Amino acid sequence: ASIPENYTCPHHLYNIQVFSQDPLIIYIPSFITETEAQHLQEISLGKFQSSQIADRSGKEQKAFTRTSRSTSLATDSVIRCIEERALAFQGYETQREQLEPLQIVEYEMGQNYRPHTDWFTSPSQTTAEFGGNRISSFFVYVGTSESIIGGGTQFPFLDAPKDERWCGVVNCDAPWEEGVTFRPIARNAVFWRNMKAGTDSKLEGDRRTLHAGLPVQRGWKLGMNVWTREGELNAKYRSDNIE
Ligand SMILES: O=C(O)CCC(=O)C(=O)O
Ligand SMILES: [Fe+2]
Repeated sequence: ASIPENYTCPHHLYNIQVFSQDPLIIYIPSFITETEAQHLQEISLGKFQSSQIADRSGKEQKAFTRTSRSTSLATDSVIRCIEERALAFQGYETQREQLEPLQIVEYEMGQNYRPHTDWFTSPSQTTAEFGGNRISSFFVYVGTSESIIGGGTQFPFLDAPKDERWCGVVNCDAPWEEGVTFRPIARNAVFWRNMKAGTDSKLEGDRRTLHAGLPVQRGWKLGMNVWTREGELNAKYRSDNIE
């Protein structure tokens, strides 16, 4: 058959893109709207505490490896909408009980989060109460100062993309040994799977998902973590039970 007259190749409406197949990493432009970003900023204002991380015993400690400040969000209709979006993205099998409360992270000048994985190695952090380990992460750039320098999210074990069309969202000036650094672009998000099938197809943490929040060298950055557990979290750890 001949080509239809006046045919032009349409651009599909979806705008997400696979960045890496294995580990699975998907880039999501405009994951949240301007209105949502504003709301997130407003409700987290004045609530920040020095970010805690869990030590080997599972005890929360003020971390020197994480100088940013963070807060977990109670649910409201906007938060609920973002939670539903994050669930729907992962296919409809993921239940809302698997979601941790959304966590807003604030970086001021000089602050950073050293290389880490979002999945835990300590069994005390992955008990049934917590729904096991974190199967996936979204890191959402909620907002930045206008002329931010630094503050990218670096994945040192990933290969730099070969196609330069990624250079809009990835820092292509970084040396290749440094892996991949996503730029902090407001409202965009990076999604990745933290766990892969290991021996006898049991899920295990994927070391290649190691990443860091690079120091903000100028300006500020507000980010958001959306973490999904393997199973349901005990009600007391969910967003409907936060003050
Ligand atoms: O700030 C970033 O770019 C990444 C933050 C992060 O990885 C986290 O909070 O777990
Ligand atoms: Fe992280």
